Amino acid sequence: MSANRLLLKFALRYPLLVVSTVVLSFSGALFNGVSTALIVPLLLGFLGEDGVALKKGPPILAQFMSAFDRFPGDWRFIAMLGAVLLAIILKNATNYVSSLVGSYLSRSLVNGMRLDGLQLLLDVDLDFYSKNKLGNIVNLVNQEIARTSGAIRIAIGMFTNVMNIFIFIVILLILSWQLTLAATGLLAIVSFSNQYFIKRAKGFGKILSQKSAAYTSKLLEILAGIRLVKTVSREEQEYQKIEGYIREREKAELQSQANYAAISPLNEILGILTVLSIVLIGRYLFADRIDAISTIMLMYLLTLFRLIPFVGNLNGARSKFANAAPSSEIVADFLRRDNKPIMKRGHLQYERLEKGIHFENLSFAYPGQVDLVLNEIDLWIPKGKSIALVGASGAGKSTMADLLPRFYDPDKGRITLDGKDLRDFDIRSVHQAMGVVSQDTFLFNNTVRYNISYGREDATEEQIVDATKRANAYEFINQLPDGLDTDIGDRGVMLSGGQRQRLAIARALLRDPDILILDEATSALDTVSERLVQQAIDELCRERTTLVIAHRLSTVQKAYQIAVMEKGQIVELGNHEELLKNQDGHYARLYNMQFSDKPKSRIVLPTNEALIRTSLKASHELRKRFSYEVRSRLNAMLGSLRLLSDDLIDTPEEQQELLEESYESAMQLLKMTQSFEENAPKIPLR
Ligand SMILES: Nc1ncnc2c1ncn2[C@@H]1O[C@H](COP(=O)(O)OP(=O)(O)OP(=O)(O)O)[C@@H](O)[C@H]1O
Repeated sequence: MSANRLLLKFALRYPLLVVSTVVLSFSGALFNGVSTALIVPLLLGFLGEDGVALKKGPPILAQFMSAFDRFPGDWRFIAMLGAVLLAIILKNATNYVSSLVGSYLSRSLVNGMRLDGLQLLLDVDLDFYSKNKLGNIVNLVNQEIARTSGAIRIAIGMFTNVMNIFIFIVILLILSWQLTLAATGLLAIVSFSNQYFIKRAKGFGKILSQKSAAYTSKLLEILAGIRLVKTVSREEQEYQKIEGYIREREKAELQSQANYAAISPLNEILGILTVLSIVLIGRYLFADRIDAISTIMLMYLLTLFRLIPFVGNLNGARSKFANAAPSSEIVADFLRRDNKPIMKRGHLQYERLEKGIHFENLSFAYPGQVDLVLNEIDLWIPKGKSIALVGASGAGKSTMADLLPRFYDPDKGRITLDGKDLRDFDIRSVHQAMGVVSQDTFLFNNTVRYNISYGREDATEEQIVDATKRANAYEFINQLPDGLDTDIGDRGVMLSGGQRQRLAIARALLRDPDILILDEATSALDTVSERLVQQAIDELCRERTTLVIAHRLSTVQKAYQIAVMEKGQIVELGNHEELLKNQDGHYARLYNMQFSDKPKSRIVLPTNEALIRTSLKASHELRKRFSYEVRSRLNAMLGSLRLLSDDLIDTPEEQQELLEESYESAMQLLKMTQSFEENAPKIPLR
């Protein structure tokens, strides 16, 4: 869709506003022309001329002027004055209403575009987001659509200008078609000479769009990765990059403005040259009857003088329009649906799973890629059971989990729910019955309550509290300053990883999904959090049809079946015991690898005295870090002990393991303290 077709498509949504703009612009131009045409006869009447010269002029003009003949004596002058004043008042009134209607129309068009853009962003497949930078999308919806709105306003202004030029040319034609022919030719040369600036304006507009997109993208990227930027001390470099983008954008803006500013003086000079040329041509054309024609020439020149600024404005507006046109083209391309991945929706309403989910001989490659990420997958998940996906990184586990909510469609094979193809369902009804809890839990910058009840806004206080209890989140929420009504900051920055996950689990519990997808990532958590999250996960999975992506084999032993994936294929399937029986199998290998790699102690402390001494003698900062290290490890140890004392550990083996860890940690802490005491006198007091 070209930019013009885009504007037309949106304009047709508001026919009344468009017609009003056209009628008002035309009326304003007409009143403007009439008031201008009447000024010369009025002045001549005021000076005592009887208008004979005008009556010798063109017949239409003579007829028009004779309309005032019915007024006797001075009343003729008063009637003409009244007509001029009325025309001026009507012109200004229509211009005022016209500008209001015009700006309402342009705002309506922009809002229409924004809403269409928003709808598109919600409808488009996830693949669109993996191929487009978030910054570019934000820039499009904000900056480019705003600049397109500028283009619409300019287009409306250009239309009003064209109307005025049209009316003035008609008046000029009535006065003298020969002069008008010459004037039109000269004004066409003026317009043509503007072409150079218009072309440049378009080029600057394109650069401006590119720089603006680059700037927004970079800014969003830095803000999203602010922790990384700080931890690797890249503030200075990032600042310089952003500064570079700001400067480049500023330069493009300046060049744009310089280009636009050159248009007005150029037009004025060319306009004056045009008027002088007209006078010369007029004198040559009417050399034989110069006296009779002088009044007509006067009217002609006055009308021409009034016309020239409209031509100048039109040229300026064309340049501005050309500058904003690249934005309209970008927006037109953005709003196209035919060049974006948007899946067709089925009509079946999903209610409840009766039998199970089947991945049937499914193969999949990411859009635009040749290599299959999933190859001939066949997996049956019976209703109410948990199936775990395990395997090396890149094996295709997350991709499998992304196909179930239909973020992508398979290239071959299908997914069925109770035998019915997932593609035949109204996907929204499936999503409503589906819960996803993943490693990178997304939380809104809002209260705990808002985040838990997101998607279940009708939930009662009792239901929310119950969900928090079952998710092991009740206690920590109670300790927050405002409990459920505490603001948790951007993406939940004020909470720990484990707390964020438990909120996500509470949210899923409250939604009570029929099908659950779990990117079960507890490995990044400390022992206490891991236990608490694991308990919450177990509660969430109970009697639910669940697809779990397991990162730690210790957490999937209870799964109904475990599918071991390798290079996009399921290479082994069975429960924990069955799979372990084959010691040469993939699962046994993975299992042995994980458990033999497991450090003897989760709490490793520096025991080397030399290291401790160096730390103590080092800077204040280092010592602070050292003491933090001791405290955090002590906390973890206390956590393990608390789990033991609260009887939260299921198997005797694990109880023994935790006990040993705690003992070892205590011993190390003891050694550290001794070493600290020996070196303490050497620490300078602050
Ligand atoms: N959006 C994408 N576009 C193209 N290729 C992708 C995309 N997402 C993942 N891949 C590729 O698909 C393959 C499988 O990735 P996937 O994330 O499913 O693996 P995984 O088993 O979940 O790995 P991990 O355990 O590390 O999360 C990888 O080779 C990855 O590079």
